[in-house]
Amino acid sequence: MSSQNLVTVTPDKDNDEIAIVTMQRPPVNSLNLELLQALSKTLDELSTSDFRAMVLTSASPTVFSAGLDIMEMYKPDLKRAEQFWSTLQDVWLKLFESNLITAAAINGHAPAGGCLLAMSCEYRAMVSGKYSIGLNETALGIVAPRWFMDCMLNTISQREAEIALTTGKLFSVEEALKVGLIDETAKDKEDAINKCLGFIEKFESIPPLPRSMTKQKFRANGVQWLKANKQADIDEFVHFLKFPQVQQSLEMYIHMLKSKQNKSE
Ligand SMILES: CCCCCC/C=C\CC(=O)SCCNC(=O)CCNC(=O)[C@H](O)C(C)(C)COP(=O)(O)OP(=O)(O)OC[C@H]1O[C@@H](n2cnc3c(N)ncnc32)[C@H](O)[C@@H]1OP(=O)(O)O
Repeated sequence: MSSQNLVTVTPDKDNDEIAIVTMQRPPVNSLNLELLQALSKTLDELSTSDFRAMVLTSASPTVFSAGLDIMEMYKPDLKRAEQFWSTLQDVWLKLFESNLITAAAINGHAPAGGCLLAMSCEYRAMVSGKYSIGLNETALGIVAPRWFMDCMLNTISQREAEIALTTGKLFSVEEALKVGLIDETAKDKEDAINKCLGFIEKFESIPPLPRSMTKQKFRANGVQWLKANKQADIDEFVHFLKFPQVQQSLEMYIHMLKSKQNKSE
């Protein structure tokens, strides 16, 4: 089963009830509208399939996901920006509330929206190395929406989350392990997937319905807020994009990313 070529779904080689879901939008899996639509469609397909668990990972050797595609926010077409944000909301709701057991094999950097995807899963194994993970929005001059914060609060303590978000902190793998942003480190992608499979195994003898209902009750707060405020959240996003200071910050950030590349050439 696949949803376009941006996301592939393959059964685990030893257990066909476990889906390995791979994002593949080179070079860095930045989440543009099309990748989000592919993820949304994949999550719909998985929810009605025989799969009982999924491991989310990336085809890139060094990046899980670079987060939202900044080009979707820089001088945007406002209609597309609305659709983009609404699809991101849907992906988050579908992944965060999924009936499936969800785990992320984080095989590289996972800033901002990449961190959100990983935190939406129930378990995170991250490959050791010079990678980083976190919600760095404030460092870019933008503000993470409330449901990003709720998602982080489901993962680490309120104090750690507040400091991390206000400082735009990107955690090293070791730091992420220490605060509980990730659950395990892994030596490579295969090892990260195996560690996720180990987590999934814990539910072998647990009936799926009470399991998923219990998970959803734990996660209800953030979900209920977004469901009740979906349009207001979209309007706020689009409104925010119109601020000249926001556009200026995004422009500077894009230049920084491009000049970083020129420097290393
Ligand atoms: C206005 C309201 C806001 C509401 C709240 C928004 C909520 C969430 C915001 C986000 O998710 S914003 C995105 C935040 N992401 C980042 O800060 C990560 C930026 N990228 C990086 O730090 C690095 O690319 C990397 C992920 C560490 C990988 O480094 P690497 O050296 O492997 O690759 P690069 O050379 O840097 O990049 C390759 C290529 O990709 C382009 N690119 C990188 N990230 C993005 C991105 N997020 N969106 C769009 N494009 C991205 C980068 O510019 C290079 O492009 P080219 O120069 O090759 O054209």
